[in-house]
Amino acid sequence: MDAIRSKIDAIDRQMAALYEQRMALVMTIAEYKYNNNENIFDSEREAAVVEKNLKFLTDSEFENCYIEFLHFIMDQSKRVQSQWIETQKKNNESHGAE
Ligand SMILES: C=C(O[C@@H]1C=C(C(=O)O)C=C[C@H]1O)C(=O)O
Repeated sequence: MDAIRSKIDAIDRQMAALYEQRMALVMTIAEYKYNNNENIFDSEREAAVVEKNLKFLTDSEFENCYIEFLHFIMDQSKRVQSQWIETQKKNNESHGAE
């Protein structure tokens, strides 16, 4: 079991790095949306993300779980974008009042 868990650890390690990279890109998108007054939620893009990534699965056993996983990380990304944008707005308000 240890050997298998080592493999899981190695995958988790890669996923942590990828997760961080994804979130960093998501934050640059937040900045763009804030500057251009765009909505955080983009349903067409989310549908495309699910559709294109499902094609990378080699069997359908985990398809539903994977769809949930994608929605979960996209929900997280919307949450952090929203938090970041709210912080910008608050900072702007407080500077504007000076
Ligand atoms: C990151 C974005 O914002 C949201 C989050 C997405 C994601 O995490 O992939 C996709 C679409 C948006 O609902 C984006 O618009 O690309």
